[in-house]
Amino acid sequence: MDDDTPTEEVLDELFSTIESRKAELPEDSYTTTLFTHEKGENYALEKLGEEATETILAAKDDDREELLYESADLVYHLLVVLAAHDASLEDLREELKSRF
Ligand SMILES: N=c1c2ncn([C@@H]3O[C@H](COP(=O)(O)OP(=O)(O)OP(=O)(O)O)[C@@H](O)[C@H]3O)c2ncn1[C@@H]1O[C@H](COP(=O)(O)O)[C@@H](O)[C@H]1O
Repeated sequence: MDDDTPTEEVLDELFSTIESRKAELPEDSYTTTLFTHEKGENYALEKLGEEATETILAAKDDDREELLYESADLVYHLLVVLAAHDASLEDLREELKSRF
């Protein structure tokens, strides 16, 4: 990911990186470990659940800094799970838009 990426493009850039990791499975990539773990998809799903719990605890503690940190972890792991199921960020946007 490029440091110069405008903040409004960060989610697209992140999702594009995740899709590239899924296609190429480079070594030394945390994302690759989520796609290839010996526990299968359960590993990524467990991480998603852990990050959700940590996000909830940060909100309960009214710890804004921790809430933002854990929310970023949560969104990243959610995007990995969406990519694993061939769902795109655009699919998510369309689902959200359909609720307007
Ligand atoms: N956004 C993320 C991202 N968010 C979280 N993580 C990883 O998710 C893991 C979270 O696990 P844990 O919660 O156990 O770790 P923790 O947050 O240190 O500890 P806690 O206090 O939360 O328990 C850590 O290893 C983080 O590094 C991420 N790993 C990668 N990315 C992005 O994905 C890109 C590709 O990364 P690689 O696949 O590693 O090249 C990177 O450039 C980043 O942009």
